[in-house]
Amino acid sequence: MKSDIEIAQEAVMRPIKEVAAAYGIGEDDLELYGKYKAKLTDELWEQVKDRPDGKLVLVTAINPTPAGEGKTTTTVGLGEAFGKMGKKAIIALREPSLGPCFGVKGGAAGGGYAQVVPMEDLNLHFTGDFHAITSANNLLAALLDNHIQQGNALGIDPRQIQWKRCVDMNDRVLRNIVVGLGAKGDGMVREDHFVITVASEIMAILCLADNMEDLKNRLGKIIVAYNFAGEPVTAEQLHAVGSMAALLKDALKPNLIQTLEHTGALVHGGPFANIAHGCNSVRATKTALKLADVVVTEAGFGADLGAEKFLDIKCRKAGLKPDAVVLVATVRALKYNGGVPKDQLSAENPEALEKGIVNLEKHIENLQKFGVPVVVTLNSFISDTEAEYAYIRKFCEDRGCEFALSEVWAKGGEGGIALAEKIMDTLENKPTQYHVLYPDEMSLKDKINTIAREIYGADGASFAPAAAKALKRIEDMGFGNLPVCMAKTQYSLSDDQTKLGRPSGFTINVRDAYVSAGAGFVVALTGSIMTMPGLPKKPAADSIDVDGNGKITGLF
Ligand SMILES: Nc1ncnc2c1ncn2[C@@H]1O[C@H](COP(=O)(O)OP(=O)(O)O)[C@@H](O)[C@H]1O
Ligand SMILES: O=COP(=O)(O)O
Ligand SMILES: [Mg+2]
Repeated sequence: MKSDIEIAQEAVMRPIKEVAAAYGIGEDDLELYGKYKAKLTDELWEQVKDRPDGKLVLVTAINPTPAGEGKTTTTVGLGEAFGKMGKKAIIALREPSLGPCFGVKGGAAGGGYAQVVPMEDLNLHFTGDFHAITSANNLLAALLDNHIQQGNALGIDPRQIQWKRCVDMNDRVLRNIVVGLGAKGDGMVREDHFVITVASEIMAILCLADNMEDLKNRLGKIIVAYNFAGEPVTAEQLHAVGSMAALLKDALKPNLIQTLEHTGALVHGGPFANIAHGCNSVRATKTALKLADVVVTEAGFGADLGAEKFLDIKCRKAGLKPDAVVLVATVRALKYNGGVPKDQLSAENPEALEKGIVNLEKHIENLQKFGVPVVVTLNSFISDTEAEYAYIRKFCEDRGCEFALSEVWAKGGEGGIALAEKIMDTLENKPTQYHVLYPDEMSLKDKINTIAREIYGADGASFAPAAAKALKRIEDMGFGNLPVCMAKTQYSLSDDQTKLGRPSGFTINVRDAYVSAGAGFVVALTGSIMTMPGLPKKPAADSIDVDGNGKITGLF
């Protein structure tokens, strides 16, 4: 089998104008970024906003191995399968971060014959949105420190600064730094921190904002620090809104590219689901729903993270109503959850499969709590065996859960027909009863406890003194009605990445919390989760190169 990048580079893409035309998007509604990428104009939304919505299908997964289990691949393959079936389908994805691309996980354009192209562009600079987000984030940081340097009229307490700098790279040495060293004119010395761009509140705001007016309103609400009286200081008070919005003017527009089989793909925003809310933008999703009969979108990592945040944050805040959820499982991840080391996952191991399948069981139960019909798919790997398929299929069918095998990685759309047919049947015969997991008016601690107990299977949550104090201040400021965005490891249902399968008898330990007032959610930091990842011993960067003709190699 060729590598992902070899398949992608051999692809014969259609001019993006032709791909757009298939959805009724005229050239005047495209802002071209070369021949194969384009942004959608604001005017397009005005033209389509009153149309009826298509069906919305979310793709999620069980708790993954470090490589990921194929949500993006399945999303792309489903878009291609629906295309082959003559359905008007479009997919909505997040944009990859440079962090994992040069780190452990690699790119996020899907894989095999279920990829979006041009994959090198998508995995690297794409249309510049992440650079714009990074610049807006760091402009706010610069304005904050400059305000302190210029006399600190707002009385900002340098010990209570919440805003962090960001960079789209895995760079552990930036987690905790000291700024302002040098002479008096070099600024006030203080502890500072970097997060990875996908964890920036600017990213979340871009993904949740409806339009420029909403974006600016949200940017203004960002709490950057507290003053000596303990009162919040906002980006509005630093007069930062206009300049940040100017930097984000183009980033706010969704990007259109295509799959290997020319299905339209809206790619916009890219928050991770372990340290952020893990969903692509509301703008892209809502636009897709106006352009197609079926929209397939994805949310990051396992259903305990991306799907829970898609259902409890994105859909709640944007008024979206998902019609079905596809739960991706893989033999390798089930064995990983059954205790098999990641370098032995190709070997058949029925005992580990039987031990690890409880993770799939828990995610099926969890998704059913949101009232959305669930279809389980097994993302087929070359190393899988018929016996393993049969066992997993029977496990699902014994629980009355729809199941279909997916071979989109190896076969593209053709490999997704069985799954697509199962989804169409579900869409036609099982109306969604979507509802959120907890009401707005529930207290923040009770929201966290509800997620811990219902989704993670914990006995409950414990709150470190800093977390309890922060949550009380957040409620006293009037943000108690916001949903909660849990920052937690993606490998375990618990906050301990070594507890795989379906752990029980554990507590979720909330070590701190802060309000993303612009994004409109409260972040609860659990266990040892970090918002600035590090590079592994052998980073993917070691194998990436470009030749004299500009041909890139080593991306995967
Ligand atoms: N069926 C498969 N066989 C082999 N590799 C696969 C398969 N499905 C996905 N992959 C690879 O696994 C990695 C993760 O896939 P991806 O779709 O990005 O997962 P996720 O979105 O869940 O993180 C990618 O490198 C992809 O090419
Ligand atoms: O936030 C993580 O996204 P993936 O699971 O698609 O890598
Ligand atoms: Mg993905």
